[in-house]
Amino acid sequence: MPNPASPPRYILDEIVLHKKQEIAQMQKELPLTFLQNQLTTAPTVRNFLTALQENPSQPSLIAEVKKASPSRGIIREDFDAVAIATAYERGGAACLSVLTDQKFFQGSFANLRTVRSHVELPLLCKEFIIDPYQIYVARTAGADAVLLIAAILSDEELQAFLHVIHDLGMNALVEVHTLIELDRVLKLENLRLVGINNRNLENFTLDLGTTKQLLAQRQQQLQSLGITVVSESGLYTSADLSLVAEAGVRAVLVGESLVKQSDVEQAVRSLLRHDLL
Ligand SMILES: O=P(O)(O)OC[C@@H](O)[C@@H](O)c1c[nH]c2ccccc12
Repeated sequence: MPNPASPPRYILDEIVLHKKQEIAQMQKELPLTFLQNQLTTAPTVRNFLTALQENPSQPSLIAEVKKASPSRGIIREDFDAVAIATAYERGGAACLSVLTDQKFFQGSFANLRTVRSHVELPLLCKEFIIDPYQIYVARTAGADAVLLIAAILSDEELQAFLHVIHDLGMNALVEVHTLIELDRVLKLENLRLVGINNRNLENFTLDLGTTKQLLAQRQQQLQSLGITVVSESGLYTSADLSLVAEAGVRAVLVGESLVKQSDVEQAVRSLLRHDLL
């Protein structure tokens, strides 16, 4: 029996449905051939993956520029994408993630562009990618990496989109939430970076145990394939970071707990415990 309190896939389906209309509209305004012509003048690609591997002594931080979410509503009223991004950079983040979905997260490609022109760190485009067209939009706006969510893509789409991302010189962060999804993505060719989302995108429940459980079952395989693992969502304290680092992740993706603090730079330092050094 479906649980009426958490209708399965409801939000994800709604996001994907809306995304299709959005893409159709964007393609009218900015045809793919136009974007392809712009590639030569797009900002140079920075290496997202190597930035995550630089400091082996602690998990690297991907700090997320996030104004709102369907589960939390508005996270920060006086939201200034550039102020937050530059504070993340000063605080010691390795990379940034910029939400570009407008309707559900109040993000934008304009934010991605302006963040690109104000920080040096590699940038992840945090989007619900369902069409390769969006990958070109991300690259021309200055993305260095793109998120692919296994829950909304077929195996064939994942493989094809991964190729497009790599052909454009970027990295793909392939996100999973279940062992079934992890096993699907482990079959992909050229997989380098996997994200384990602690949040269930269908009903928004959070469980840090997700990272632990999936790694306990597939750590060896991930390691032998040389795949870098990122734990995503619901991480608030340096104790949370230690927990997922012990489980075997190389990096963490954190949004809400940093964005909502009045001193974002200090929040990054204390999350990374740089304030104690
Ligand atoms: O704000 P949090 O709980 O620290 O989470 C950040 C990030 O993991 C989350 O925004 C996220 C992870 N995967 C996603 C996919 C789509 C939209 C958002 C997300």
